[in-house]
This record gives sequence, C-alpha cells and structure tokens, in this order.
Amino acid sequence: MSAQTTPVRTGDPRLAVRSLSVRFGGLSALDDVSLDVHEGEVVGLIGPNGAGKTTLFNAVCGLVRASAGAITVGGVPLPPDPTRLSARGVARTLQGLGLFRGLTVRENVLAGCLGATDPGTDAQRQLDALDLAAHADRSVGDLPYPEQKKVALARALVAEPQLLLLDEPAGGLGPDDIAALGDLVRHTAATGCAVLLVEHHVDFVMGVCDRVVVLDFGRVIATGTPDEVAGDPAVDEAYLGIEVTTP
Ligand SMILES: Nc1ncnc2c1ncn2[C@@H]1O[C@H](COP(=O)(O)OP(=O)(O)OP(=O)(O)O)[C@@H](O)[C@H]1O
Repeated sequence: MSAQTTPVRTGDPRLAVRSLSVRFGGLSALDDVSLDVHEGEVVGLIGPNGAGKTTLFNAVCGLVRASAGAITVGGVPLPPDPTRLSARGVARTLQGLGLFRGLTVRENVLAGCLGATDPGTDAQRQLDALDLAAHADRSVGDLPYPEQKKVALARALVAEPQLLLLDEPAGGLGPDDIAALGDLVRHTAATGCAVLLVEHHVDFVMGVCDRVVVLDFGRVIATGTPDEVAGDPAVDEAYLGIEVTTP
C-alpha cells in the first residue's frame, strides 16, 4: 500500500503558530516553530523528552511568553491572559490528571463550565456522554485512574471547545482505554473541533492523527501524515532512537 500524502487544506487554520520562539534564559526551548491545526483535524506533536512540546502548549495558553513569533486562534491573536482562553473556545488537559482531588466528579466537570448559562445541564450532558454519570457524586480521587483521565477529558470537552489541546491523554492507560480514547478524539474532531495532541505513545499518535509534527531540541524536524513522518530518517534518529546509517 502506498504511503498517504499530506492532504491539501484550504481556509484559515483554527490554530496558527508562526515562527514561535521561547527562551528560558540561555536555553532555546522553541526555535522558529510554525504549525497549523485546522477545523476537524487531529495533529500530533511528538518528540523526545525536553523537545519543547509542553512549552508550545504553554505558549498557546499564555503561560509562557514568546520571544518571537505569533499565535492566532480563528485568525485572532490569543489574549495573553490564560484565564480568558475558554471564552475563546480553547480547552486543555494537563499531563497526568490535574484534577481537583477534594471535589466530586461533577464538581470537576463544572469547573470547565465557566461562563456557561446553564452549567448544570452542560455538565450532566458531558457526564452522560462519557459514561461518568453513575460516578457523578463520588470524590474524583476514589475513581480508578482511567476513569479519572476521563473526568479530565470531560472537563475539557464540556464547553465544546473549538481548539482542544491534549497533553499525554494516553499516559497510564491500558490498550482498551487507549482504543476508547482514540474513538473519542476522532469523534471530537468530527464535530469540527481542532485537536492538537502531545503524546509519547507512538502507535496511538500514528493511529489517531491526520498529521504529525515532530520537534527535536525546540525545532520542527518533520511534518506530514503519520506514514510520511514514520518513514523520515531524521525522525527515526531523533525520536525513536534508531541510529541511521548511510550506505
Ligand atoms: N519554566 C521553565 N524554566 C526553565 N526551563 C524550562 C522551563 N520549562 C521548560 N524548560 C526547559 O525547556 C525545554 C523544553 O521543555 P518541555 O517541557 O517543553 O519539553 P517536552 O517536549 O514537553 O518534554 P516532556 O516530553 O519530557 O514533557 C527543556 O529543556 C526544559 O528543561
């Protein structure tokens, strides 16, 4: 079977990152990074530890200041204030869980409903959609880890974001939960949401993403469909740890 080729996308991207650089003192965490995520598209952002993936998420969320470059959502520059992101249709999950452990499942989901006109109804709809309703009034810390990951997703999805940033959503999950997660990510994209996904689980990334962007030492070293990226020797060398020899 021939490799997929990158589809030609028309129209403005939902997320546009242009020539973004972020420095921490003398360290260049991101260097001239550009990427797009379109409506209905799932883009994977992969790379070795320390490549700059979380820094890019933090820059999109206004948590770190760029030294150069621009970020727009829906063609409009993001406000520097991270507390206003949900009003701009941006939601994010965190590495690990990032849940309020002292609160119930429902209360955690309600935390994603800031500014909603009917947060109780929205939260219930999302709890039902992710099969969490039976646990709604339990303390979130009492749930098994995969269910807690689902609560974190529910909190991000409840406001029906236009741009969803997922930071290692498959981390700590077994094969069945990862398969269900893949279905959920594809379903979310099918509603028109643009999804940017940071993940170390390569099989998951290759199975769920339309395109993949590979970072190494803060720079984009490859971009394309999963097939294109998987066949790129620079990616094998930098990310998969395979030594590439030339004949
Ligand atoms: N607040 C910070 N202050 C100083 N250096 C930082 C800060 N945040 C990240 N870094 C550095 O920036 C580089 C990129 O880190 P980042 O966390 O974005 O990488 P990553 O690709 O997300 O890694 P991982 O896969 O391990 O999560 C690393 O060298 C890291 O040590």
